[in-house]
Amino acid sequence: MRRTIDWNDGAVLIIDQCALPVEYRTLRLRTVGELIAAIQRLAVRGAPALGAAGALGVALAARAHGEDLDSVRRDATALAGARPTAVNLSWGVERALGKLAGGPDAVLAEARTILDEDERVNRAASRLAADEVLRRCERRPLRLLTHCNAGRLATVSWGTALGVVWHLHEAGLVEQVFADETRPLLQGARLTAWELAEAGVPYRVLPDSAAATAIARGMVDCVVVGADRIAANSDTANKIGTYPLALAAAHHGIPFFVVAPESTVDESIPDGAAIVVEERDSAEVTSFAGTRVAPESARAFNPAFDVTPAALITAVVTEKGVR
Ligand SMILES: CSC[C@H]1O[C@H](OP(=O)(O)O)[C@H](O)[C@@H]1O
Repeated sequence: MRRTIDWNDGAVLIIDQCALPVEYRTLRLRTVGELIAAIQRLAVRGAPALGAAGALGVALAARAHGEDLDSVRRDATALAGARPTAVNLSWGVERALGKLAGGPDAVLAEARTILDEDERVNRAASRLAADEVLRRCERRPLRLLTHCNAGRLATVSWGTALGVVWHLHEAGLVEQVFADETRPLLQGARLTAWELAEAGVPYRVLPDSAAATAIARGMVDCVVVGADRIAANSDTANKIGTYPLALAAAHHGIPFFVVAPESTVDESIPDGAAIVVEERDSAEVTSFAGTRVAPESARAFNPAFDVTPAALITAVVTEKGVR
């Protein structure tokens, strides 16, 4: 299955990202409830993939409720609220809801359009970002560092930050990718590493806390990350741990790039202060692979994202170009 998420015979089909890298399996989600649960446990995740999930979820609701539009809208509201930070989820829901008057087929057609658009948009944004990396980094081949997973698994297909790697790797311009493991859910160690291995790109996984040292030792030419919500002034919400990366990159004078589709830009908010950051359960921090690693009494501070000020970002690149 090349697409991370798709529509198949009346159901939403996803790659189960909770099972990777140990097992590659797909899940068929037949109801909005099943889809919301999959979103909340990150079986499907990543801003562009969530945009598609939101639209496909409205298609499920429209087929289930028919002319009972209040029930469709109730399901749509629950979908949009499944995870608050990535603007794409509500963006996908709203795009699909906009076709509700045309009936279930019109809603599904809009969701399918989002699926078809995504790869083209990601290829374009990551191509422009790769050109910007080449313009700003002298060394060849390049050593890139990334955080979390912004590859094909975070999108319908291709990827955003990792899309830059694919373009550069195809041209023989990647020496190595450093993939932050990205605690606590390890999207980097589990998903980015899986994608890099699948693509045959040389890579090393590192603890998030080692990234600044890799940068300080001159091991990294640039940092490239994805995004979940970009404010009008280009302050950017992304996986927790992105902000300290940007601080280290700025301190050591290496470029820091954010790559995202325009659908991740939220022009309705002036700056990052307005971005709602999802707080997740303490157990994600106090346990590891189902084993407790902290005392029973331990509580955790577990924000799923942080906000990087635009001043620390060398360039935010979308399919429209450098913001
Ligand atoms: C290309 S968007 C990827 C973006 O989403 C991830 O968050 P999560 O794994 O919680 O969905 C992370 O912030 C990535 O940069």
